[in-house]
Amino acid sequence: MPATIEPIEFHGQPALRLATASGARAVVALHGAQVLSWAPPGGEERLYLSPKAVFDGHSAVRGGIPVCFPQFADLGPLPAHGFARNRRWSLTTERSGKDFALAGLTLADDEATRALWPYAFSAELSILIEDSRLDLELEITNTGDEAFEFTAALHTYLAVREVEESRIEGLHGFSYRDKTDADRIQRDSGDALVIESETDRVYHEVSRPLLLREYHRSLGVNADGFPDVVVWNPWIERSAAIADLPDDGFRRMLCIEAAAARQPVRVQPGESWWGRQTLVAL
Ligand SMILES: O=P(O)(O)OC[C@H]1O[C@H](O)[C@H](O)[C@@H](O)[C@@H]1O
Repeated sequence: MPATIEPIEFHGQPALRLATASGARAVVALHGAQVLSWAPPGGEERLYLSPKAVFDGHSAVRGGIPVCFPQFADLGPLPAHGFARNRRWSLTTERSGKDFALAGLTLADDEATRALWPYAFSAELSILIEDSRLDLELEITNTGDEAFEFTAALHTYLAVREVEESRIEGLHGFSYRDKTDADRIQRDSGDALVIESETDRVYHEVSRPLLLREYHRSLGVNADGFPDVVVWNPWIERSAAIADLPDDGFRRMLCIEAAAARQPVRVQPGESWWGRQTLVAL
C-alpha cells in the first residue's frame, strides 16, 4: 500500500492526514501549516498538543510545530512570533511514494500581512514523513523589489512522559541568551540539560545534532539553515498563567526549536532562504 495524504477535519478545522505503509502518520492543520501530531511506525505520539488548545481558525494553537515568521517571539514590533501561525496556508504540493508522504503548504503576502509587515514574500513549508523521520523545511522567498529581514522558528513542542526525567544532550559548550535571567549570555557547561525550573534559552550557532533522551526512548533533533536552537519550558508558574495550557502541561512538553533568532536573516529581491528541522525517533 502506498503512503497516503488525505484531507480531514481535526478539532473542526481543515487538516491533512499523512500516513505511510510502515505506520508513520502525521496531522497538519492548514491554519498555520502547523503539524499537530506525528507518530513514527509503532504509533507513539512524539509531539505535544495542549488539551486546552484553541481551534477557532485564527488563534495560535498551543502545541505541535507552530511556524514563527517573520518574527521570532518578541524580537520586534509584530505580534509575538509574527503572523504565519495565525494564517490559513494553502496546500500546493502532495507527493507520496512507497514509504514517504510529503505535503507542501504555502503562504503569500496579502493586504493583512502587508499592514503588519510591508513586504512581498512567499513562504513554503514542506512536511515529509518517512520511516521514523519527520522533516520540516521552511523556504522564504522575497517576491518584492526591496530587501527584507526576518527572524523565524519552527517552534517544536515535543511530548515527554515527565520533563524532569528528560535530558537534552549536545548543547555543551554553546553560548545562549537566557530570557529567565535578564537576557544574560551564558555558556552551557553541563554534559546534558535537565529541565528543573523555567527555561527559556536561545542557543547560538548550534552546529551539531541534539539528542533528547527519556528512560524509554530517544529522539534525534537536527537542523540545517537555522543557526540557533531555542529550549523552552514554562515550568509551574508560567504554565499556570498560560490560558491554553493545563496547569501541569509543562510536565508533558519540552520545546526544542530550530530558530534564526540571534541575527535577522536578510533576503534580497528574487532570492530565497531555507531552514530545516529533522526529528528522528530512536
Ligand atoms: O506563548 P507563545 O507566544 O506561543 O510563546 C511561547 C514561547 O515561545 C518561545 O519559546 C519563547 O522563547 C518564549 O519566550 C515564549 O514564551
